[in-house]
Amino acid sequence: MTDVTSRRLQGTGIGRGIAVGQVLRMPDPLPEPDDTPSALTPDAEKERARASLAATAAIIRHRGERAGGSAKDVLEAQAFMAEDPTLIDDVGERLDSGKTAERAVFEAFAAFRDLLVSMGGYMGERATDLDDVSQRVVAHLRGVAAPGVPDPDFAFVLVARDLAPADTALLDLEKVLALVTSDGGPTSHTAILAREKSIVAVVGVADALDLADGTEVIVDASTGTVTVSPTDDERAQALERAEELRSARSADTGPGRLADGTEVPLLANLGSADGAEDALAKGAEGVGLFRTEFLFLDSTSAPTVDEQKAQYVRLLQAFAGKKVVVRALDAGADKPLSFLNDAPEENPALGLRGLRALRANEPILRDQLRALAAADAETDADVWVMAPMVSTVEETRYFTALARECGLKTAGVMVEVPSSALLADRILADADFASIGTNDLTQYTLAADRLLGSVASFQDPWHPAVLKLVGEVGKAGQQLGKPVGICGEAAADPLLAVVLVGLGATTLSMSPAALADVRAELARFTLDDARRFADLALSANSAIEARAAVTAASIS
Ligand SMILES: C=C(OP(=O)(O)O)C(=O)O
Ligand SMILES: [Mg+2]
Repeated sequence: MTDVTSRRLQGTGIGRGIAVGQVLRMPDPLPEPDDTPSALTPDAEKERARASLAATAAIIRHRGERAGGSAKDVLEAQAFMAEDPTLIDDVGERLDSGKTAERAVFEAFAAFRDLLVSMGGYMGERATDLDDVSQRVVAHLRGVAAPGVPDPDFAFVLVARDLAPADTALLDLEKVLALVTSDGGPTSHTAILAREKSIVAVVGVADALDLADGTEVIVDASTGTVTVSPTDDERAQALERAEELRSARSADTGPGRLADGTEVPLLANLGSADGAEDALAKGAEGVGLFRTEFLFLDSTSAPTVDEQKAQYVRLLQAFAGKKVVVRALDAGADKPLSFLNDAPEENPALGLRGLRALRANEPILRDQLRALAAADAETDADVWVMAPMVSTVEETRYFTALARECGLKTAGVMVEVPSSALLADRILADADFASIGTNDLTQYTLAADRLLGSVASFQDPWHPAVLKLVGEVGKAGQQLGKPVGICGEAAADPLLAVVLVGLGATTLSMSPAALADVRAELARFTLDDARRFADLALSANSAIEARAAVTAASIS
């Protein structure tokens, strides 16, 4: 039996899914252990350290056995770290000098970590694993929950402040029924990865961290609500809706087109070739945004040409005969790549990111373009390449010339900064195509950090100012006969997708999970309808008014 009344928390839903389950909170990272002398003898501390290192190795190994596949190898390697004799000796020496086990483990792992980082390459990339093991041993010593995504034996709703991209990428989708975060807006990378992996998610829920472990919740992305301690009726309805959604999704997978037959190819946003099969099964007609930086988020040194080529070949082979738009590495702000931009910046979203960071490291950009051209030469997909965060005509010329020099035929730019949208006619005179990144375009138009929960309400691509800029690019594309795609999350909002077509978008790219809903919505309206909706949205005063006006028109 459950309560007769439930409580609702409001956030921003990602997609339209719904899930029911019990909450598990992601523990916060542990603070650095104090360096105060131990009250125990070194031998007693050695025994504590030995027991926690052994227990941590056993827990990690057990997780690996349960996970199987490539995760098993990764976790086995982590278990070995907790058993490494050199490390254990180092811990022992620090204990002999009177430190606590917590501090000695922390220091010994940190010293080993620094050594690995200085070695660079593959070894350097293991530094994060070492940090994880260190935190787990210290947590065991303190008798508190280990940091990172919890890994219980049952399915749960993960509640966190926010997730690092690597945490989201490694989520076990069998276990994580839904994701609720207190921070992050609808276009944060947590949201994007949640969409990509079809995880039911509600982000920016202010009180999320007050939810206690074990509380039952309904997470409804279509309304952006988290219902705490649902009634029996609420639970039954939610489970029924979840079932309906599952069956609707497996229905139509044909090409995207409006009711009058106007073709609007529906493409996939992908972060690795692993998602290719699923995207094709969901009817993706190609790839509209391949986020190459997602392949190398954990790398401490730039990937080699061969390493990159192998990844690109995998993707291009999967999409033989289809269009694949590959974005050059987009580093900075929400996607730090230490090998491209390591400098601390006061305002990273306005700093050396996107094409700016690539240009400051031109050899890395050249390697990437060469790797892509080599992969293109060996495969049969129609490869397009584009630069992220382009803000001037001069940058457009720089990138398209370099891409062509490296052997790529079709080179374009992302329009994510208002300056590029306003000068779209000049940008498109040089670029073969434009792809509008509505996530960043919204962030920069409304001056609202896309990662900040407190300004998430500004981060709404329905805002008429954002749509006006999209319309500028659409007009320039039509005049010059150049394609204009949309690859931000706006394309995954079914009704907004219709508006974007009305504003001149020729293709829409989104996480594969959103394809079915967008395809169904496009089929309900003609191009004239779409243009009428676009006019309605443009003449509104706010995002809320624009959405309401178009919603009303779409059901009348
Ligand atoms: C597609 C976009 O790029 P990303 O979300 O990867 O910054 C965008 O900004 O809309
Ligand atoms: Mg962007």
